[in-house]
Amino acid sequence: MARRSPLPAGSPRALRWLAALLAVYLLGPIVAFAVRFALPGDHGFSEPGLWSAFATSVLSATVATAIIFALGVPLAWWLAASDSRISRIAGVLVQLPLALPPVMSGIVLVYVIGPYTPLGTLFGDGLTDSFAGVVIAQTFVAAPFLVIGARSAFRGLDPALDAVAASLGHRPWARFVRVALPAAGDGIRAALVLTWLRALGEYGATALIAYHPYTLPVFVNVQFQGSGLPTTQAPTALALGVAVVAIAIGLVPVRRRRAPAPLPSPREPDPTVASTIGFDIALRRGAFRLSAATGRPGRRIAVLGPSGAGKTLTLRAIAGLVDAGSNHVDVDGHDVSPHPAESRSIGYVAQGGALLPRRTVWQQVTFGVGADPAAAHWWLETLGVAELATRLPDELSGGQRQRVALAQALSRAPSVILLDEPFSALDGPIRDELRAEFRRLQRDRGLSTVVVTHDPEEAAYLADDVIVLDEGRVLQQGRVADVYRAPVSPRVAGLVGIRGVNAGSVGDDGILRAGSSAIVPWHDRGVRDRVQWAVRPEAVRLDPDGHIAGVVVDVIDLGGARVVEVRLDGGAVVTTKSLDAASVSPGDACAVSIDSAGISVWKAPD
Ligand SMILES: Nc1ncnc2c1ncn2[C@@H]1O[C@H](COP(=O)(O)OP(=O)(O)OP(=O)(O)O)[C@@H](O)[C@H]1O
Repeated sequence: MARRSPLPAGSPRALRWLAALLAVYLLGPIVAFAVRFALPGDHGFSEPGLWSAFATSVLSATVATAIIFALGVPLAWWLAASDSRISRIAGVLVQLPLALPPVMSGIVLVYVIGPYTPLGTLFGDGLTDSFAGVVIAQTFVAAPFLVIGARSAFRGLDPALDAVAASLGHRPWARFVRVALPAAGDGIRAALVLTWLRALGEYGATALIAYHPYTLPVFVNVQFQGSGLPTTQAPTALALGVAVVAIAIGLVPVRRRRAPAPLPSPREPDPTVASTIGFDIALRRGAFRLSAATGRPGRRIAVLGPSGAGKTLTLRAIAGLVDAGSNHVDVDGHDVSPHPAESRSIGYVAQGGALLPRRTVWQQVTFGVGADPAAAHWWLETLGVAELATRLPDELSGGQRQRVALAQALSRAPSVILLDEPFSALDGPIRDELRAEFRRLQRDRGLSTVVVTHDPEEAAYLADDVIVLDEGRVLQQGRVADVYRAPVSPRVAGLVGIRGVNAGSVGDDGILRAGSSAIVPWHDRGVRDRVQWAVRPEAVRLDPDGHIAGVVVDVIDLGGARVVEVRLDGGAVVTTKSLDAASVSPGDACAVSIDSAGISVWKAPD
């Protein structure tokens, strides 16, 4: 399959010329050498010491690369994962050997392993002028290539992968080996090739601390000084050949698909009795403070709020994926807070359905610790994705990914499942279909869920209780119907989907007025004087006998229903949505009636 470039096809002509110039500059000398090498003559292949220098270089570079891999990958992981001051300083320091001319790297190494140093004496001066010295020099000079490359590869990983793997029961070491390493594999492999080549070509530091045994670069220098250019052709050709092979090995694509294993017969898992979940979270992230709690434990909870409200942080804290702050989580009356994410039995479906790269759908759904393969197959079938079992994540649509992520979490039969904006990336019809399917699963399978969303309709669809969150604080919580019916503030009203807050007043006669319009009687609700109010579209009706006069501002025809925006006498704007809205046009005079049951009134801010 042809690789698609993220860049536009047509690039400016000047860029192409500049690119060509550098390419010619880089390739020119190699071509010139190849032409000279192709001519007949003595290239120096029979020079004594050539093959032993070649063997020393290949072997020492391989040993150095193995050492760098074993120590450098954990270092790169730490540098990528930690945000501490120490790790930032360390991140700069490990690059120093790159900046230092190699011969000076040799000089600083002499102070550690040279004769008369404690280490040098301990090893009987065997760390210089020896194979060990060659490896030490190469390791020092080449290590930054691996550390910097691997650190970038780790930093590029989706943090949700680690979170999902933890919620699937994998401990930190298993997550590092089974998730982070393979996911960063391409970047690490490329960095390893560079590292090996850098070690192979190392001259300055080696010449200073380990002139013997000869490596290929030292041998070339000796040949050049002793017998001139011609006999340096053989070692140069060897080094070039090896470099080409190493780069080619680095480019060979890793086999991405495993042969599909025969799937076990699907077996329906026993339906569970929905667990209850309650939480009380308080934490800080930079300048952001989060405080979110359930009033009482529930079985189907929605956390509703705008972008940046702290919804994802809340979910991650419930799952045990956030280590700071106080975090009390209670499942079925048991406090699970002391347990790490991997032993909380809380499933986590990340935003966008984070799936493990390079693993087939079947490998995804059986990845959880203790996942039941027969149940996994049943979930794949139930969610309509069983025929995709051999596909890889990048061969799935958004809806399919979401279903697979759900099947992955469900195959472990967790007590509670947390879903972060589960359907937000999907378009209308698929979102509606999946939402309906998920609601059916909640009902039929007794699933306990905490769903994060910014869509009030979705919250109502998938939850009995809602927590309305904004800027890290709970604005209101309770039964969905209660919160939606009586939002405690205009802000909550906006978040639960009630649009258009108007200014008004409630006089001693108990009538809610907006300018010159008397809206509805508002006797006994405890609000007086200056107020703010809003009304749900369902409670507003275009009604020739209505007592509130206004002018049509806008008409939106939705095919079936029509949304009509009306400016009432006195300036308040209300919206009506109904199937039978009379045929009206913007600018028409009209009359409306309003059902007080659909009105919310709040004291105006001072
Ligand atoms: N590691 C962090 N350091 C500093 N601030 C953070 C960190 N993680 C999150 N935040 C901040 O915490 C706030 C809440 O983030 P969170 O991801 O929970 O929002 P959200 O409600 O899920 O938003 P969205 O709907 O856009 O996903 C944001 O203002 C974010 O910038």
